[in-house]
This record gives sequence, structure tokens and C-alpha cells, in this order.
Amino acid sequence: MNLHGPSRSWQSLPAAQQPEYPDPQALREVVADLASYPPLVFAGEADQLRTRMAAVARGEAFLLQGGDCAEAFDAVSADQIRDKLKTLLQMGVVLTYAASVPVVKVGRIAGQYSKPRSSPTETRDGVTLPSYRGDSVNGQAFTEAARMPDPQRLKRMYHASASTLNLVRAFTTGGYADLHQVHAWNQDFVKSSPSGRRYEALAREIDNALNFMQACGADPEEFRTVEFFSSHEALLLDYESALTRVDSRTGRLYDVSAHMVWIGERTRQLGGAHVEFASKIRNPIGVKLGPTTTPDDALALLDRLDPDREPGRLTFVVRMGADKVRDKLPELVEKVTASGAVVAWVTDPMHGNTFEAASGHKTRRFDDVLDEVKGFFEVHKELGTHPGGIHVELTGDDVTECVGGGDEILVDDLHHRYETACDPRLNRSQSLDLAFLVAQMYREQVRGF
Ligand SMILES: O=C[C@H](O)[C@H](O)COP(=O)(O)O
Ligand SMILES: C=C(OP(=O)(O)O)C(=O)O
Ligand SMILES: [Mn+2]
Repeated sequence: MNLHGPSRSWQSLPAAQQPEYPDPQALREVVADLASYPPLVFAGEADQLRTRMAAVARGEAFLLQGGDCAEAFDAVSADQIRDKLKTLLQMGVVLTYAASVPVVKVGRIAGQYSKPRSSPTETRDGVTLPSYRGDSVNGQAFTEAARMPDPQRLKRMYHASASTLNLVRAFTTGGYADLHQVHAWNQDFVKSSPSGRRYEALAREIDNALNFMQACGADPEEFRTVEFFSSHEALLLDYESALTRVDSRTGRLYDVSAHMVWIGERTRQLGGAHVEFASKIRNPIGVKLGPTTTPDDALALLDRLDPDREPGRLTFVVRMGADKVRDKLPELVEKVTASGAVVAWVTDPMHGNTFEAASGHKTRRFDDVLDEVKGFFEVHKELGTHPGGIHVELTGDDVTECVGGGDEILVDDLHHRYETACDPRLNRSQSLDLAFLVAQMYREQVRGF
């Protein structure tokens, strides 16, 4: 990697969770090619998201961040991208309208192809192979050939991300996301699900409100487009480094693979390459905080990643588990707040609530997810701080991966449509249920009506 501009200091530090490529020369060639590819996002857009996240941190907006645990190359289709986006847009509308708060919409999309794993290997029937680490690294099939890390997959990740982002941009700016389309997004859903029917009632209210505003002289053009940002875990540093470029406007480094990137629970070591990398780029940054995080860990991350105490720069994505969030979160929030920092606090109610069902499926209970969100809101209410948003794993498809929800999925249903490449996702109905419940919590606890 050639060193243009500021130093790439992270490249000499230990990086956890990286694939072991059999042919380092092949990797170098791929990285050199990637470094010559055009950016996927413009640095100015990342700045815009930082401004939006500053509003979240100050308590003036709410973050909705969601998408697959792991995107898959064979799911880069118009229908799947549209349905995911549609789900996020519907959730965004529910939250905006029912909680009366501006919603910053960020997809786990167009780059979420790489997975950290609890174990580097997987054993089935006495055979041990490298774990699946996401489509950017290896294949899901349990064969030696598929599980061998292949650097060519980094290029496929770039192209899959580019075509996904292209379609997302077309939908969000080309008329599909027009607020006047609130009913159209729900058409295929309205009769088949309780949350679809509930949404339809809300969409009618929005219609009335739009008609009222237009009658008052508001410009309908204002509602034609939606601001939507991309994000993923910055896990594979070969890829992220190749897409980290000097911004010609400012001379600063930006990771132009996405608007926002985050550091996962397994790679947030203070002396590690991921934290160093994130400290050097200007994008808004997220860091996952699991139940073992101490206040000193949080303060050290704050000093490394947000030394200037710039609202919008740093988001702490808390994923403690429903049974721990009420115990563990308060002292983190207290100490960080006392330090004078204005960070965005966001709940990821998924990753602390995963368990294996008797059938062997990795799953989550909708009620645990909801309970962790409730705990997160309770802690912030108690401390007078802002519950800034939710970070969830979801899909627009009617999968059966998480149990519970208004259109209840039972443990015995999991096998019907269990399609995730990694962690269990909320389906569309469960996602909408969650949006309604979170909107109600926000309205009651933050807005006070
Ligand atoms: O989001 C991803 C998973 O939580 C992470 O990859 C770990 O999963 P594992 O415990 O199945 O390895
Ligand atoms: C791996 C993930 O989360 P965490 O780092 O919080 O475990 C994830 O977001 O998919
Ligand atoms: Mn996950």
C-alpha cells in the first residue's frame, strides 16, 4: 500500500479477526487494485452524517440503523434491496410520526459482508474447517475449498456494495421514498399482518397531515426524497485501508467505503489496529460496547476516538443483553457524561440476546430484544441523558429467524424460512412491531406525552 498523505499507522499494529490468506502476493495485488477504484461515498456525505449524528448526540434526533447481520453476494437483487429499504423506510416513518422526532436513517448495507467469529474454526462430524467469516472472506458451504479465504472476494465485496448503494440512492432520491408513497410501501403487507394493518392506519394519518400541510402552502417537493446513509463494521483492514483516501478538500483521511463505520465488540482493543484506524479517519464512528466494558474502557475509547469532544463523531452502540443493561450501562453513561463528552448512545438489542434453540438454530426472542430497549430507555431516563437510537439486524423478507412478535413465530417455526448467513434477523413484521413499540417508549419517556 503506498503512503499518500497522513500516515497509515494502524498497519503496523496487531489486527484481530483477520483472515489468513494462503497467498499473500495475491492479496497485495487485490489491495493495489482496490486502491485504484473510485470511492463509494463522497467525504462530504460522511461530514453530513456526522452533523446528523451530532443532533442525535444532543438529543434532537433519533438514529435508526439496521440491516442484515451479514449481507450475502447472492442476495444483491433488486427485490431484496428494495424490501430491506422499504422496511427501514416504514420503520423510519413510524418513528418520525409516532415519536415526533427527526430520524437519521442508516443501513447496515452496501458493505456489511465481513464477520468476526467467536471461534476461528468450526467442527462438524469430526471435520474441522475455518469458520465462515462473511462473503468478503470465504464461502458458507462446509467444504475445504469454500472455507479457504480468497482475496478476490474483496473485489466482489466492492462491486456488490457499489451496485447496492447505486440502487439505494436511486430509490431514495428518485421518487420511491417519496412520503406520498407511504401506502405503496405497505401494499403487499397490509392484509397479511397485524403490524401491516397498524401501519396502514398511521399512513392514513400521514396522508391527512400531508394534505393539511400542502393546503397551508408547504412545498410537496420537500417530501420527495429521503436522506439515507450506508454503514458496516470496519473489520477487514486490508479492504478498509484500500478505500481510505485523502479528501482533496481538507487533506484528511476518509474511509470512502461507507458513510459510517463501526468497530465491533471483538476488535475494540485499545492497542489494536481497528481503534488506531478509526482514530485516523474523519467518518462518524461507532463502537460496540458489550457487558464486559468498564467505564475506564469507555473513557479510553473516547480519548482515542473523540479527543476533540466533537458531537457526532462518536457513537457508543451498547449491546449488553436484556439481563445486564440496567446494571452495566448507568456507570458508563455517568462517567462518559461527566467527562464532558457529547456522544450518541444507541442500543443494539440483538447481540447480547442470542441463544441456540433445541433445533440448533441461533435465535433471539423478540421480548428480550424489546426488554433490552426498555432497559436502555430506563437508564437514560434515570440519568437525564438521551436514548439516541436503535441498531438492529433485520431483513425485508418474511424469514423465521427470531421468535415472538405480534405475528408470532414459535421455536418450532424456525426451520420454515431460516436464511441468515450469520445471526438471526427480525423479519419485516417484527421490525415494524419494534418500531411502534420504540416510538411509544420515546413519546412517553422522552417527549413526555
Ligand atoms: O454478528 C455476528 C455474530 O454475533 C458474530 O459473528 C459471532 O458469531 P458466532 O458466535 O456464531 O461466531
Ligand atoms: C458482530 C456484530 O456485533 P458485535 O460486534 O456487537 O458482536 C454485529 O453487529 O454483527
Ligand atoms: Mn450480528
